[in-house]
Amino acid sequence: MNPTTAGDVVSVANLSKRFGQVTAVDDVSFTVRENTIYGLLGRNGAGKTTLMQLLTGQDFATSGTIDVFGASPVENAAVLRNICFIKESQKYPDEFRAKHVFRSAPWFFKNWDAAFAEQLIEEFGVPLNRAMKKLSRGQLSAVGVIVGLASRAPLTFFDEPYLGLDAVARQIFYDRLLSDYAEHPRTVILSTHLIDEVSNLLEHVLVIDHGRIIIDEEADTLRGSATTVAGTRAAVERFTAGRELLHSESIGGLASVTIQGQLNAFERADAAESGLELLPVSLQQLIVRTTNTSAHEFQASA
Ligand SMILES: Nc1ncnc2c1ncn2[C@@H]1O[C@H](COP(=O)(O)OP(=O)(O)OP(=O)(O)O)[C@@H](O)[C@H]1O
Repeated sequence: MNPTTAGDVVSVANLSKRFGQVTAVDDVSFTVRENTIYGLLGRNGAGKTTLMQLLTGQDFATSGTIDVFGASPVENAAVLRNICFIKESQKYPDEFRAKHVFRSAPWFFKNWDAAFAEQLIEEFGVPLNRAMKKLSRGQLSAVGVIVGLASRAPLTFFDEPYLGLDAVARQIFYDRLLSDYAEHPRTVILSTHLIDEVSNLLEHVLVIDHGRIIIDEEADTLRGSATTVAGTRAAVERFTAGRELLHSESIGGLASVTIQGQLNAFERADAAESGLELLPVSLQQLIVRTTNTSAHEFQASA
């Protein structure tokens, strides 16, 4: 079992979930700190939604243990009242209009801030009197995002909450999340494919690949953990020889290679003398490259 230390809100040990032949979550162990924004990232079918369903007590594990606020979340009202789970395919009662969602939210969330919700309703332009089933895809996502933000639940999950949201609305979401989080710290676990957009929000990154957690790292550490070296093929090959390569591509006599690990001042000077360009690697590039290639090796060195 993963040791639960003070300040952890979630502790997962050897957790697996199988659906027949499919192992959606494969023997994962990790902890989640309180008052931190996590990114749960991974390719389609990697296991993100399944993991969130398990952490929010909406599904049963095949094996392993889940501890949320000190207990199993399954059918545990005391735990669930501290959790808000915003998912892409939220179901509402047939007769529900948007206003009914916001009116009923305070029954479920003790920290519900009605004034904040009203501000967000205005900013996202949600038509309160329209039936939920008649809302556009983006308006439906906006309702979820507003509930997720205004609930101020100590543990909030957003599972790809932006479907249909335009760029302006997504930016409002990110901005309000960050400013409200600064005033009301809580734990947020955000699953998204738009890594570049949320990169600055994330404090900790969990990357899941084929059901396994392959990266569990502070976002700042990850950001500085790889460099792309570009220049003539011969110079790039000499400079990167013996290093762990995350990615390489070449056209004619030019090459660009992404290497794992930080460069020291001597190496940087050497690169400059060799006419090589050193480029930072974004979180998105890093994750695309590690989930494309030898992710398991990467974790070992990270
Ligand atoms: N009820 C189910 N029955 C069978 N297989 C399932 C079930 N739910 C999920 N899976 C499979 O488990 C794997 C993980 O699915 P999951 O929805 O957790 O992925 P995801 O990372 O959320 O993907 P996406 O980014 O596409 O939403 C996939 O291979 C999926 O097909």
